[in-house]
Amino acid sequence: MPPPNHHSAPQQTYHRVFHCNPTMRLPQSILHLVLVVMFRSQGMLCFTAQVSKHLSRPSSKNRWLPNIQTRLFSMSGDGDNNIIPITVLSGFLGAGKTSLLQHMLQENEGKKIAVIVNDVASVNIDSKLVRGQSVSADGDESQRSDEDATPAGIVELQNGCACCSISGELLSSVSELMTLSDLRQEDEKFDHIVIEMSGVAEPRSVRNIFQEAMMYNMPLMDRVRLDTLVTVVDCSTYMDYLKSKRLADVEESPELYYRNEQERQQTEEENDSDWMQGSPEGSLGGGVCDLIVEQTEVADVVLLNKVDLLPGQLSDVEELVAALNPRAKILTTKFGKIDNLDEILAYTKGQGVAIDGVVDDHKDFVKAADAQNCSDPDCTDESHGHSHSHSHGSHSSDESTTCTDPDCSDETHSHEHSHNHSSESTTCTDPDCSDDTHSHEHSHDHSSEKTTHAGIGTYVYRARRPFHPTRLISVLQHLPVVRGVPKEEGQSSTRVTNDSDAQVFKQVLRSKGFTWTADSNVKANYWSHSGSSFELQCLGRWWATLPQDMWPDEARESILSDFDVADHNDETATTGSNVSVGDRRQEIVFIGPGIGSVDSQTKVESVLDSCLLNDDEWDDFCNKWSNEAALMSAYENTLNTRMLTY
Ligand SMILES: Nc1nc2c(ncn2[C@@H]2O[C@H](COP(=O)(O)OP(=O)(O)OP(=O)(O)O)[C@@H](O)[C@H]2O)c(=O)[nH]1
Repeated sequence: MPPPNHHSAPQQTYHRVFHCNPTMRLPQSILHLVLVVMFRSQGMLCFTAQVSKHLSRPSSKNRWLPNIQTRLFSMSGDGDNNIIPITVLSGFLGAGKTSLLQHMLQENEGKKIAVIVNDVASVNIDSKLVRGQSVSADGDESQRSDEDATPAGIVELQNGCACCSISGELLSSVSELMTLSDLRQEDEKFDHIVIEMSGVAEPRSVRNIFQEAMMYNMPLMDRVRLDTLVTVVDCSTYMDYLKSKRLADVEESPELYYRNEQERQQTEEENDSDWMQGSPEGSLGGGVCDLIVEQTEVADVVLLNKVDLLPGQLSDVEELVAALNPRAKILTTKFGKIDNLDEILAYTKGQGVAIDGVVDDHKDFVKAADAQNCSDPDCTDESHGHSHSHSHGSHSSDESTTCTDPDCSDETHSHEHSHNHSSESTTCTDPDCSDDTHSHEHSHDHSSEKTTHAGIGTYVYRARRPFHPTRLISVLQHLPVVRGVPKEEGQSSTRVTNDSDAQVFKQVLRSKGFTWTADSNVKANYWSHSGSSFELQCLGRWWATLPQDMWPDEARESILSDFDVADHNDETATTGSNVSVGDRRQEIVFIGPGIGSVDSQTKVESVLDSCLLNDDEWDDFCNKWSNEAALMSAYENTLNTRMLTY
């Protein structure tokens, strides 16, 4: 697979790429430390992601820290003209970010746009282009007389990535622009800031930088807001890159790291610079696919650029992008020429993904996927999800509709005990129920099944029992991943046997979501797989393990929506007839070609079901319910788990 467009000339035009390492970012580590210390002092461990979720989503249901709250409210909406909205342009190398920026400056519609241009290379070619300079291959610069396309203000950020190694400089660059603006006449002050990130930047990290700045009450955040995250996608290479197992490795793919041979040699000589030290031996830790998936997922607007070079059907790319990010607005362009700048400048009015967190990204995704469920009662299209679910015990607002009408005479509703009437499974939580047609083990909802015309489908697997780690690993080995899943075989008794069904996982391009593994009854994990990499991240504790008076008031409703029963009590959870598990759950989204078909979903479901603890194991697990050490030794988990700091 050649690198995109003009960068493909072998040995001559290299670009530097690395997968950004969030641990390199100092403020975040400090935040992490503060939170861990804070919660340890109250007898709690690793809780950061749950906290950050509520720090980072104040505008909807989770209004926890009033200072951030007030700021976000004061910044949102059209009302405050003094707040300058920031648009961030992300997108893989060569996708067309600079072309878009040049177009925006050219067609500025009278807007005073200031820009920050980040380039990981030591020579910031993009900023020179944006300044209106032409740059020849040998590095000579000559000034173009293109006054209209010159930005109102420009700051160059080079020699590192602004989302990690030089992240501190991102905010100081914004500050610098604000100072510049202050020095200008009233009618010349900036009204927009656009940041062009390097092609290897992870937008989540950029979002974190601004959220942290807000949390630390940086005065700068009274004057600017991160508003719209735009990802530019090169349509002509997108599908190939997503399937690529390519690792961003400097030895194997120098063209992904350097613009040319001279730059490669120069950088190798200066290789003691910090930003290259992100991971060992110059391998920068991730696949190209992971980066492209993240850039797509964390966007308010996805710009499908280079439609003129598209080898296949535009609808295929559109549908894949929509499957990865159902919330984003999708635009198509050539050379970044969008018709209306308002589609990306201050587009979200402060209500976009910039105020979300990782957990919210997931929840919103699941909600959007569920919303795709067809609600037409007369529809006979089998590829649509037509499930309806009623649950009198589950308080999951996203998953089910609860019948609360005491006069309801609809026989399909149960008014005696809790059922989930989704199309392919019936879940009952009544311990006394003896109806064999009901499932009494866990709950699945097929309401989010959907296959697009390009064959990209999504499926949300749900269950309320933990996975046996060894069996889970034997299934994960069927994902098309080359990183993150241990290779060991495990004992045959603990392996999943239906290998042919497990082949379905080879189709999965992306999977992600909450997962509960039997080695812990406390740890909430986040399953994240994209393309060729798999990772388990620790989000913190399940809310059920904390007394309710420690939950943030504003988040109570949202937390309870993930509970199996509202009156869950962890102390008595597995005693007597009370077998509720709180918010512990499997809620994993699968995306890939063919995944929307009933056949694929049945296979995914049955294979993952076989990884759940069986009845004997579950009894054993319940006996060890509050004994983490015993669970850890009984259900050893060899998957590496990284602490998710946001
Ligand atoms: N054919 C075609 N070429 C395009 C289009 N958009 C951009 N290009 C070309 O693709 C190349 C890369 O575009 P840039 O705008 O520099 O891409 P970028 O995302 O800023 O690239 P990096 O700075 O390397 O991350 C340039 O030669 C552009 O002229 C398009 O829609 N069609």
